[in-house]
Amino acid sequence: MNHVELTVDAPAAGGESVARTEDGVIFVSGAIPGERVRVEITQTKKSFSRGRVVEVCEPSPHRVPDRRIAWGCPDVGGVEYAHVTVEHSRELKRLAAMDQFSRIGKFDRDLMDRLKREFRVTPPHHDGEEWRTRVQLAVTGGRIGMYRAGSHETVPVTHVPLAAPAINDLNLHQIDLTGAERVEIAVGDTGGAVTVVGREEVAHKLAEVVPPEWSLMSRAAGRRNRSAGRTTLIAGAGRVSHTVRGVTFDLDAEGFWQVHPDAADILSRGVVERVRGDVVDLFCGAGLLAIMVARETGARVWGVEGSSLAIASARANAQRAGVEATFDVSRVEKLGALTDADTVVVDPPRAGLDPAVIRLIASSTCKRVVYVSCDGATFCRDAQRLQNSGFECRDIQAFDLFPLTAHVEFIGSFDRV
Ligand SMILES: C[S@@+](CC[C@H](N)C(=O)[O-])C[C@H]1O[C@@H](n2cnc3c(N)ncnc32)[C@H](O)[C@@H]1O
Repeated sequence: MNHVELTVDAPAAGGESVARTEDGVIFVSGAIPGERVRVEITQTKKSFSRGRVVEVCEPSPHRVPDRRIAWGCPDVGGVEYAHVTVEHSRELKRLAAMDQFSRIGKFDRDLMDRLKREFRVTPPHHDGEEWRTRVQLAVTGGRIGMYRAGSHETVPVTHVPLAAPAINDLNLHQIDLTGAERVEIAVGDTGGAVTVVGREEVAHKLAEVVPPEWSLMSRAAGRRNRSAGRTTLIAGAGRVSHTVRGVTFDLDAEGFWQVHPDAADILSRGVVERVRGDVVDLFCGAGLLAIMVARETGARVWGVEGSSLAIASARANAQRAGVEATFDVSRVEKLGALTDADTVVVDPPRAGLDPAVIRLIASSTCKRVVYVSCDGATFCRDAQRLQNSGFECRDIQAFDLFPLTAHVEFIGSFDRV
């Protein structure tokens, strides 16, 4: 393998650092901008290369011992800032986001100047390394495992990095899971749920380790459509619940909920602060944003979501919260038109908004869009499309709801001009 010594210049989205050398651009993993490092080149493409640090020659003052070593899983991916102080990881995420705003978002100078002064990646209320309430673990050689960094190869783990303590307390690494493809875990405010994807008899082996107030479920491998009703309940009701500012959300344990324990509170506050008048909530899941908006602003709300299980939960959650809200099942991009509203809230999956959704918003009566996003690149792409469709970006805030990983959660508001 080819090795080079270089100084890394700037953070890139995805947790790598960029080094500009005579031989072109190299994206380096495991480095911190400003450091002099020796890098093993792992991939060479036409316009750039990729590499990983094999030796740190001049370390950054922000470097800490790689946390994955203490966790016993030095190779796993998904903890891109394992070697950086958490404070500095937020500064690197801020710089990487600013780069995306100007390169992909193409925001005008005034907004970029304002973002340069104001934009921060804000910590959650309860900071720490044990925040992940939802995990999907691969099974490799009969043992729970995770992807090796930069690869699709799985490696067994005895500790699930960044997971909530209740997940590691299950000690799943001690169980032979031969016959399962993966294990999915969701932790609620009280209790949680474990789903074994694979042969049902493997799930029964977990009956002794899963606490009595938790649910245990089995789903055949290969059946990816979760709303097809193929999950077998072995114990419990298959539900988890989360309480946000006094409102309890009860949902199907396999359905979507925010991963960081503070995320539902932080994001719903951010949305409540930004909406004006009546609201359409697209990609509404179990109703978090729509219900908190209806309850705290008195707005009329209409939520749309592709999963019928999530919509059933949203309707029941709204009724329990005592708010009036309409919820419909539909793929958002298939809607013919949006109901009249002043604000459209969107919280799409990582892939962002289909161009048909941007057209739908542009042809609606809404004056404001509040965009919640867990992916900076698609957020910036869609911000540019919204700008081209008559909207102007007013503000962007980011929250470190995936600490020590390369991910950031954004909320932006856009007004029709
Ligand atoms: C990021 S989650 C947001 C959920 C909700 N806002 C919350 O905070 O709990 C995205 C949601 O979009 C739904 N979804 C994904 N693609 C969709 C589509 N094309 N049309 C409608 N809903 C979709 C998923 O089922 C998921 O519930």
